[in-house]
Amino acid sequence: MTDKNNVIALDHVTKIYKLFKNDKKRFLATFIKSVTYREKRAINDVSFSVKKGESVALFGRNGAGKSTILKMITGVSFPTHGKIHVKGRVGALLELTAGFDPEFSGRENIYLKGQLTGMTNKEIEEVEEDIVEFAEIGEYIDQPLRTYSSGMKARLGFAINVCIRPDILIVDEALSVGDLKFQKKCVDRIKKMIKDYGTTLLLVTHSTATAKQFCDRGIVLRSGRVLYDGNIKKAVSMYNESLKRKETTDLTRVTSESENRIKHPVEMSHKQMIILILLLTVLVVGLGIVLSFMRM
Ligand SMILES: Nc1ncnc2c1ncn2[C@@H]1O[C@H](COP(=O)(O)OP(=O)(O)OP(=O)(O)O)[C@@H](O)[C@H]1O
Repeated sequence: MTDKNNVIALDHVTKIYKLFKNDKKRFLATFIKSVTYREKRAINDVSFSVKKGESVALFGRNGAGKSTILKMITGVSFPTHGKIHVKGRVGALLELTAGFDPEFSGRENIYLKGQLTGMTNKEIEEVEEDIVEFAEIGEYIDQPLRTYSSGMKARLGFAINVCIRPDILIVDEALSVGDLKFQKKCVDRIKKMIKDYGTTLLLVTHSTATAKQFCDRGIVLRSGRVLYDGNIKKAVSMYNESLKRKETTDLTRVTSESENRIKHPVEMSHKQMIILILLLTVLVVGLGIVLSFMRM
């Protein structure tokens, strides 16, 4: 990161998804390089940086690439080309219930999520009661998560992410958690984090009013590229304009494999990884048995 005030920096980032004809092909691609696939360039040579304490809104029509960028910043996904630098602890209000264990109680899940973000047990202990109080799920906090309603799970997810005192808060349309009273509490909390702790905010929303409420800067994406980056008012009007315009570019342009083959290895899912490990184990055990027979 060249500027030391930057906490997020995207440097010529491109994300290409591989589109396989079916799951069988996707699985085979793990082992066989020649399996055919098409490509979707979801993010195309995007560069921008965000300074500590800045609040930035990310706009774009459906499929413009907003979630893909957020996923790469939170480390859930990786760029195909280019680099992403992130400095500090990230609180992500994306899939609020991701990473929860349904058999663990709410309280145990607080520790699970906290540890996943790299916090020590002592640090989690310090914010535990704040989280319990913010989530407002009463005595259910000590019950297994599988007994929670989806709203309760989302509230706990929200509470954890805002109470762990993140340096960077990433919000993707997550301000509609719970009832109106809870929503107001969430908005107030985020404002307090920005004002009192200098938290950096990256907000994805289709509500331009919400964006104006929090952000001074807006980035408008179009077909995976940055269309505008600057003042929030101008960004909002650019975004509104882009909504009126009939999209002429093909948002889901897919290039043929021969045109544009990705050089780095196929990303494996957990399931594929387990099957691969099992196959290797069977192979090693089989070889061991054959060798021991040969020695006899
Ligand atoms: N895992 C994936 N595999 C293949 N294509 C994908 C994948 N995830 C996203 N895409 C494609 O990448 C493009 C960008 O998707 P993304 O979810 O980032 O858009 P978005 O701006 O967040 O849209 P929305 O406002 O609808 O949430 C879309 O065309 C989408 O179909």
